[in-house]
Amino acid sequence: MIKVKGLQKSFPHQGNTQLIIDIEEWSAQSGDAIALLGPSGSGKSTFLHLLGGVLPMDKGVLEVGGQKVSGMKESERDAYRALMVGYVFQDFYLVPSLTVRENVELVLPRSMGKAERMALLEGWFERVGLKERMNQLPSKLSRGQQQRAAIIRAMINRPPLVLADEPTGSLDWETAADIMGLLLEVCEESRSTLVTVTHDRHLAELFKTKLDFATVNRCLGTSPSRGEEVPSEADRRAFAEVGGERA
Ligand SMILES: Nc1ncnc2c1ncn2[C@@H]1O[C@H](COP(=O)(O)OP(=O)(O)OP(=O)(O)O)[C@@H](O)[C@H]1O
Repeated sequence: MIKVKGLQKSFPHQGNTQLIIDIEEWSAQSGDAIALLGPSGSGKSTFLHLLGGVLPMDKGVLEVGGQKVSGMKESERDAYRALMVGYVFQDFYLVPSLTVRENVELVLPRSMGKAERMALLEGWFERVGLKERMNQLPSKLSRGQQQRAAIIRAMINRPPLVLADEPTGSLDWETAADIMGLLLEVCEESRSTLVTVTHDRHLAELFKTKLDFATVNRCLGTSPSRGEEVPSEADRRAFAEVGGERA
């Protein structure tokens, strides 16, 4: 499903270029559920953005689902992301002026008929226990409920690849375990490959595969963290296609 070879990514840093990602070889199979662990600033989010086609790589080969993402132009990467990738973020990126149902509707194909669309939406919202709340604005929902809506948005088109960056980072433990369980369940059902960045080793235990980024990225710990510089430009671009804003 995912094949990485000789992947490198650098960023400008204090007048120089700093190598952040340097991966000789790595792969994942369809349906794998991978918890990506590693120190702050080690490039985990950058790696997700490369997998998702949000950022271009400098060198190397990346193939996802038989598509060669390396070498794609920006517009091709946008099309790849819309078709192949579901994204879940710590801060949800729900559009605050739209109801949670409307937020999810943004990613459905325009060609889908109204009745089919409503049945699909109602089915998903019912499944996550939010059917009664689907016509409310994100601000009226708890953070756990907002993340459930964001998971529907990521999963409703059953993408082959799901990328989650600290999806439970802002939730209490019980809600976090619940949300992670939901994400794992829907990915397993869709046979989607799930790559989730998490700092929480207890939550990582829920995953079949725990990947210490230090074992794949050869330039770990060489860079200072970006600190409060979030959401990054790459995060914003990941949701550009759904008019993304922070809720
Ligand atoms: N857009 C950017 N411009 C310049 N440098 C960047 C940019 N994005 C990331 N970096 C650099 O890459 C390093 C890795 O950042 P990244 O966010 O990928 O790490 P991380 O492992 O996800 O960290 P954390 O766990 O704290 O979220 C940062 O320390 C920063 O120096």
